[in-house]
Amino acid sequence: MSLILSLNAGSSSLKISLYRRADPVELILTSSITNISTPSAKFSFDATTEPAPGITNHADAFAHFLSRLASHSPPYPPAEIRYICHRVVHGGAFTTRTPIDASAYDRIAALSDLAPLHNGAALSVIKACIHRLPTAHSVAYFDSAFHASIPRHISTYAIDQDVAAQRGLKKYGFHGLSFSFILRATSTHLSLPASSLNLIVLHLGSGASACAISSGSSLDTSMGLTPLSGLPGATRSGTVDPSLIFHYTNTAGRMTHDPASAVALRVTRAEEILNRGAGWNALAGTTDFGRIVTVATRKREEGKEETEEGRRCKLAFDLFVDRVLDFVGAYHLKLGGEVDALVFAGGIGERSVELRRVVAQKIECLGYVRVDERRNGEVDGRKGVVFDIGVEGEHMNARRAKKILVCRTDEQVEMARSCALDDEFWGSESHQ
Ligand SMILES: Nc1ncnc2c1ncn2[C@@H]1O[C@H](COP(=O)(O)OP(=O)(O)O)[C@@H](O)[C@H]1O
Ligand SMILES: CC(=O)OP(=O)(O)O
Ligand SMILES: [Mg+2]
Repeated sequence: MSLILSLNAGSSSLKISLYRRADPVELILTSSITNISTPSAKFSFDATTEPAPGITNHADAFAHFLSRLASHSPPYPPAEIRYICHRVVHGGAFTTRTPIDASAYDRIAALSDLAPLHNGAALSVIKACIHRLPTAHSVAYFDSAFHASIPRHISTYAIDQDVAAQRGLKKYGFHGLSFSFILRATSTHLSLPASSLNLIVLHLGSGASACAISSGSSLDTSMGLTPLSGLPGATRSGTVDPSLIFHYTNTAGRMTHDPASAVALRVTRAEEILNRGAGWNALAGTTDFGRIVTVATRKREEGKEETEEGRRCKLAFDLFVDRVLDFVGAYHLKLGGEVDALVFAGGIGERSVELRRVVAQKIECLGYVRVDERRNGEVDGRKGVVFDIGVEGEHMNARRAKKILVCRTDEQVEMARSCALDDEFWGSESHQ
């Protein structure tokens, strides 16, 4: 048997899928550990979910998964895992997947400061794989690689170009494995070649980013040199005036030790505050956007004053909608108004009926389809990958309203699929 294990170290989760290589892959099982580093980590394996309060980092999460896999029936012996695909958020100059040897490991480690919530976590899992699954080959798949197509005038910051070139200071962009999956899934759904599609994709999860896809390639995206810029996230501020931090604290430049990180990180207080001390948690006291939506939209009980929590959640919700609109408006223009579909994805994009409803109402003026309440409300309970939530038939009207879709994204299968189809890895070996 040829097994492929896909590991996706997100900022708040470790998502794991095990596949059999089979034209290209067949899913065997999934597991995930969510809310890592908040006191309420949850462990899911196949169809069961349980609290896992002892798990506080990605390496512990992976060890927990391995011990559960070891007692699985039927057994999946570690020796049958041929490749392990690792999602690595920041690839720097890497624009394609790379097998992990000592030199690749060091290059990824050198980028950890530029993705403080991600690369270190992925490396801790890579290290564990080298020790615990020594016969499997680890391969890094980079989130930033999808954005290599962004034109220079868009990826360049207006700073001294000698310094920029020396230090690699430019927009890299992230969530690329997700955008690449969404592009292919949308192309299948619309029965149109991926290379013909213009999309605005909103990947809204613990980290959130928008991407303008022009003729099947990334034209622009909201994250930048690091995953901090653009939209706010669970604990990230998103874009702020770069001077803000010096008014926020007078110790902004001081180096700090990050106790939550599995590898030694060289980050400043400024980066720590903006990456871990901001976002939903700072605004509303929770990293759970589902809770924010519930509290923000709860009808005020008769006769009772709005609560402080209600006000804070409403602020977080309205602020997020505002920032999403910044990018939808800009990307609509950059695509010359020729947009096939706006696509919602990520934990929030896939599950928040309310956020989709409000964003969709606001962009109707640009010629997007009206959202069908029933279709919008039913996404969560349905099986499938891409869901059209527009009023049926309306995109065919005289104005040819642009579609609004929801895509259940899957970074693990994106990696496993490329791995299974990679001739360099399998040579002439047939699919089995
Ligand atoms: N029903 C819901 N409504 C809105 N947001 C939700 C809901 N369920 C989960 N989420 C949000 O989805 C986020 C997780 O998204 P996900 O894309 O899985 O994150 P990541 O991969 O970055 O760890 C959580 O932060 C949570 O706030
Ligand atoms: C790039 C990024 O922010 O990823 P995630 O949303 O998985 O944390
Ligand atoms: Mg994610």
